[in-house]
Amino acid sequence: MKLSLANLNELRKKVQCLDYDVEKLRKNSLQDPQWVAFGSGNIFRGYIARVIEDTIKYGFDRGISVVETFDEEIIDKIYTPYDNLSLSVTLDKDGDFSTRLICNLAEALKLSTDKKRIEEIFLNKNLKVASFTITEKGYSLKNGAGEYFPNVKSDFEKGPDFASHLMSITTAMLLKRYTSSKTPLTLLSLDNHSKNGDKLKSTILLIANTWKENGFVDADFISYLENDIGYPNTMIDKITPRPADVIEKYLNEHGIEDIGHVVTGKNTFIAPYVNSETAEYLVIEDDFRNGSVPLAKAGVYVTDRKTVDKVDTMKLTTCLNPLHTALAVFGCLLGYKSISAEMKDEDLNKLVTKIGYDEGLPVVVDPKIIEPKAFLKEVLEIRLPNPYMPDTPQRIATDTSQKLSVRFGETIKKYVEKNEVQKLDLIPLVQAGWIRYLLEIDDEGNSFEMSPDPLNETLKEQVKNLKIGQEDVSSIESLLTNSTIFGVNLVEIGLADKVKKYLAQMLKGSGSVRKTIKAALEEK
Ligand SMILES: NC(=O)c1ccc[n+]([C@@H]2O[C@H](COP(=O)([O-])OP(=O)(O)OC[C@H]3O[C@@H](n4cnc5c(N)ncnc54)[C@H](O)[C@@H]3O)[C@@H](O)[C@H]2O)c1
Ligand SMILES: O=P(O)(O)OC[C@@H](O)[C@@H](O)[C@H](O)[C@H](O)CO
Repeated sequence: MKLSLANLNELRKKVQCLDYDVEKLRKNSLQDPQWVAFGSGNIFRGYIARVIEDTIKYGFDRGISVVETFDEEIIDKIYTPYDNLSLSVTLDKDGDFSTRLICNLAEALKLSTDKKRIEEIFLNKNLKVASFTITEKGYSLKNGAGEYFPNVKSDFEKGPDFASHLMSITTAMLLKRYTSSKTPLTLLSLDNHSKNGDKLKSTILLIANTWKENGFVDADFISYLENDIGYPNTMIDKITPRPADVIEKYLNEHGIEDIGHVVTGKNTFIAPYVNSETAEYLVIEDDFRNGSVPLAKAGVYVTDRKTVDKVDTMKLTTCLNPLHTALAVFGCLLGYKSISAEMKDEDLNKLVTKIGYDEGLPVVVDPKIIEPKAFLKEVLEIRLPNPYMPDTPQRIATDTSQKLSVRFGETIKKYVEKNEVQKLDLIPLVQAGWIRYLLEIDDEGNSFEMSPDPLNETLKEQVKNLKIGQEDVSSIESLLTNSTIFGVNLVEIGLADKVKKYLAQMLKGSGSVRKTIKAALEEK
């Protein structure tokens, strides 16, 4: 059976789904859109869409208008042919899989062809939320050298009517809304940035202020953005790997056909189904400006800003994502293709356990709504070792240059504040591991291809003088001063020598990455 609206009744007999009138909900959503979502990738299809669909039980009778501005192939290959239906398969640690059919994606729009419709949605006074699941780099206006991207420069000069970067497009849409009705709105960032709402707000305001200087907008528009638009901070957590063939086979065995994954030209790995773990945490600051959606009833923590920031610090900067990045970098270097297999490796398991308990946890403030030690224990003992999760170090290594500053930089800053930065050993080991990874040669001397990263070419240039078998690492001094990448200037704060020491050890020859990890763990 194909995944299509024509088969809805049959599909409903095979998998879990909410009992509601899909046609009516979609029709209402097209006439009166209340939630627009930018970014149509895996976490959105598998998690966010499901949570919003769950709110239907509590009175939110709208679906979602999905907009893709970056990788439109996703819409052509994964949305349109399947009537915008999505299958979310969760995989628990004992191998119990559960499948939910998600039907609330009312329309799937592409910037290139649907700009008028996107404008229309922003003009709707009842629009409550515009959400973003667009990866960390989706918010970046500058390249690694700190210069504005050419399209951003052009957006600044040509103004709102010619906006091309998603952040400028969003600002331009807000201008339309301001001009037509001045109705408030909530912009909800659901990406892995620390204080992601603040980041979104400052980016939108930077664009708007530049437009003001260039005569495209007035001061009242800036006040509107500051006072009438909400930018809640959020924390989102549900490990969602790329689609795996084993899940496709599982669904085929349950009678659902023709759901193969694609890898788009822009390197998005996506399928009509999404596979993810059962654990999930979504925490949102209560700052909804044009009416709220009953998210709390659907299991979302809706709370104050301080609590969100504490939970976010716990997950993103200490108890989950730094461990992920450590496993990503060393997994690629040690030839691993699976996170759960890495957790069976005594050295890597010990490494992430010590990063979590010894270097991360001591600087975490308890957010109260989720207990940090219990969260870390669940990550280390249940979530990462889950043998049914098809997660890979290669996925997590994607865009590492954009993530290091948040995942390690925030913790380092806390140690700097306490004047205790020399207590850190394993975080510098991971930073050295990442630089070693940039050589694209694994610990056995075989070449491998780095995961995509917007800075790959610049970074390759910066490590071009490093050679396996040669312990001179002086050429990376300037990279270590880059606080955009590391969150801090490692030379200034006194961690650079440790990173260089580990890197030199890792460059000795075959097997020296493993030896360096073992030696660092023994010293700790
Ligand atoms: N996958 C997870 O486990 C997970 C868990 C928690 C949070 N997140 C957050 O969600 C983000 C997306 O993860 P995913 O697994 O859905 O990734 P994905 O690759 O499946 O989808 C990424 C989406 O972002 C869009 N995008 C990428 N670069 C963009 C750009 N420069 N401008 C505009 N849009 C852009 C893509 O077109 C696509 O719609 C992550 O980067 C992270 O911040 C992911
Ligand atoms: O999604 P990214 O690219 O920011 O990071 C890769 C993973 O660390 C991340 O997706 C985790 O799986 C997620 O943050 C868990 O909630």
